[in-house]
Amino acid sequence: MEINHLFFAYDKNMVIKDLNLKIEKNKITTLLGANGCGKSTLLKLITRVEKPKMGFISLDGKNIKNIERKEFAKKVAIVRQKNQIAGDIKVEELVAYGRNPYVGFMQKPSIEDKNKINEAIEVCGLEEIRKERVNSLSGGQVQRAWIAMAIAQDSEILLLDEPTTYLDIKYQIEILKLIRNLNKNLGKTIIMVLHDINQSLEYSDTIVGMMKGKIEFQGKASQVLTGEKISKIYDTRLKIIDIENRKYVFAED
Ligand SMILES: Nc1ncnc2c1ncn2[C@@H]1O[C@H](COP(=O)(O)OP(=O)(O)OP(=O)(O)O)[C@@H](O)[C@H]1O
Repeated sequence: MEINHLFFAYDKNMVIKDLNLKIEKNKITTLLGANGCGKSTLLKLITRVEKPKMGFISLDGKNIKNIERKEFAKKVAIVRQKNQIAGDIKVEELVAYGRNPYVGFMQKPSIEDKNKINEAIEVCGLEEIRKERVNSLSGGQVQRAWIAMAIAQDSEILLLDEPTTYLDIKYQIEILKLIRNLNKNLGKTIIMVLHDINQSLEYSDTIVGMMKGKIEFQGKASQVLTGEKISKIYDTRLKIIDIENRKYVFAED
């Protein structure tokens, strides 16, 4: 995916300003940046919820605005920050929504659709609760159910906007490991927004630092993050320390 000279504004508030970015296939890319720098807006532009004022986003050389709706859904899936479902539905029913781009109007799901739904349920460890109501689950289980829906969509690219927010550390790690497995085992290209810098260092191939609607830096997680760079994008004094060959971010004293 390539993002070229992208501009976007809410009314007169210019939120994305000449943003350029290349996202590598089959890698995990994490967007970091301060509150309000435009991360969620960028995901909205990538998923066509919002339209660029200028510039364009291309996928395999094609401007995404020219890709037919169902075709686009087969290429890009998203798990949003706040997901909402209509009604009191079961986990397996929610996951089945992921097959909508593949099932024709008034058609029944095919064997392949059912297999994909079962696969997604299995990958996300939801077999035992597939008949439970989504409204009755814990935060971590709900998040896994939404990720399973996105997996059933069987897209090449999976976007996740703060997938671990509101979860305790056990579920955070569970979700991040699941995301890593989706990348390694199913070859998904992952683009996610995280607020925990230490977790982003551990679970990403590439880190993208955003600041005021632009890309400030991009590179390998292990190489690109320095105290100076990370302090700049969060406008606060941070340092990076190596402990047992792993990098950690701390506040400066
Ligand atoms: N629907 C909207 N209408 C008007 N302004 C908006 C809307 N959504 C976001 N904004 C503004 O656009 C800017 C970027 O918001 P965005 O949600 O993309 O940032 P973010 O980096 O995802 O922030 P956070 O880390 O807090 O989730 C902010 O100034 C925000 O107030």
